[in-house]
Amino acid sequence: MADLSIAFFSFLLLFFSLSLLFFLAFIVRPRPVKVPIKNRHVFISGGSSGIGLALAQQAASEGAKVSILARNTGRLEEAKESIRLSTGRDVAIFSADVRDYKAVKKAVEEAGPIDVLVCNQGVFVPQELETQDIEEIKFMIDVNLTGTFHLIKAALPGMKSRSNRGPGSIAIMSSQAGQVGIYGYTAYSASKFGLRGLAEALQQEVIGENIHVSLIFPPDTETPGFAEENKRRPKLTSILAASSGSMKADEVAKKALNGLKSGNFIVPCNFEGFFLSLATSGLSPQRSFLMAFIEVIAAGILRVVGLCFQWNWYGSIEKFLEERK
Ligand SMILES: NC(=O)C1=CN([C@@H]2O[C@H](COP(=O)(O)OP(=O)(O)OC[C@H]3O[C@@H](n4cnc5c(N)ncnc54)[C@H](OP(=O)(O)O)[C@@H]3O)[C@@H](O)[C@H]2O)C=CC1
Ligand SMILES: CCCCCCCCCCCCCCCC(=O)[C@@H](N)CO
Repeated sequence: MADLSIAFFSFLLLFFSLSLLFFLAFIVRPRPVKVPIKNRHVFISGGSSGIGLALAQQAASEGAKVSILARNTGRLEEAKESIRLSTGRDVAIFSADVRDYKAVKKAVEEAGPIDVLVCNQGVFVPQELETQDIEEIKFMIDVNLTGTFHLIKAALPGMKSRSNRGPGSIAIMSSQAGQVGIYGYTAYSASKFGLRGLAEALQQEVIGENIHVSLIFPPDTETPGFAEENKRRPKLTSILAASSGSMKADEVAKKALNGLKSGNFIVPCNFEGFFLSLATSGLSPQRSFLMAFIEVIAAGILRVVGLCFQWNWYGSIEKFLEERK
């Protein structure tokens, strides 16, 4: 009798899982896609340092025609030289501030039609909102969010008229602080959460042009920018951010490149990031029916895990405030 009901229960479970899998395979949109980069034009903003430089290096070594954009000409030249030394390939460099739409447009037009646009530039000056200057808040929103609007708007006409018509990609560098709000990151998190809204809406607008959007979510990453950030990061910000391990720029670049080549909308970078992405999948598009299946099955329990993280974080905040008294 017991054997029979176990068999019956297993059958039901299997039947339920398979039906769900088939259903999801049928409905997931947009459809899976591969975005090749060999011999294609990859344009990377913030490509002179950290994650962007590592991305430029890896894309060049995979045979892409790479352009990089940043403000400082000296660092652009240095990046060009280091990529030439490590890959034997030449990258085109463009000096512009992403906050200046005209300058961005000029650079993008000079660079020629883009197949893969990587909006990676970003600034991060963590501080509690109450004491942070309004100028610094605007600085983060302008560079991280408005700057990304400028890049995409400048690049879209050229991307639409691509002669070969292969799949194109717009990859946007967010942060795990763009999936969950973290102490000390009010402006930074807001700029990065903003990118998600931009990306979700944009994907619907450009799917008809065979352009595919990816959003990349790195944890703390060892870069020149991060070294600067660490000089002034509030202690609590560091404590909470340590919930996710830190990575090297090369590792993040590899994840980012693989993610955009696979056409994934959400691109986590480490183990914690994978679960964070599942827990915050929301109404984002999902091309993989297997990932969609995991999202559905894991949703309830991950909400519990997420609440445990909040419990732990609020505990740290309480303890910190207690000690400061
Ligand atoms: N490092 C980390 O811990 C994490 C980083 N990220 C994100 O990854 C991205 C890259 O970060 P990371 O490599 O650490 O940063 P870096 O500070 O090392 O490099 C930033 C790059 O962006 C360029 N840049 C900055 N401001 C502008 C601007 N106004 N116009 C044009 N280019 C600009 C810089 O060049 P120049 O100054 O010459 O203009 C540089 O090339 C950012 O979007 C960041 O938010 C996400 C999660 C973690
Ligand atoms: C349910 C499962 C949860 C899994 C764990 C969640 C861990 C969240 C940690 C968030 C860390 C944010 C780091 C931002 C780094 C960054 O962007 C700055 N260095 C500036 O560049």
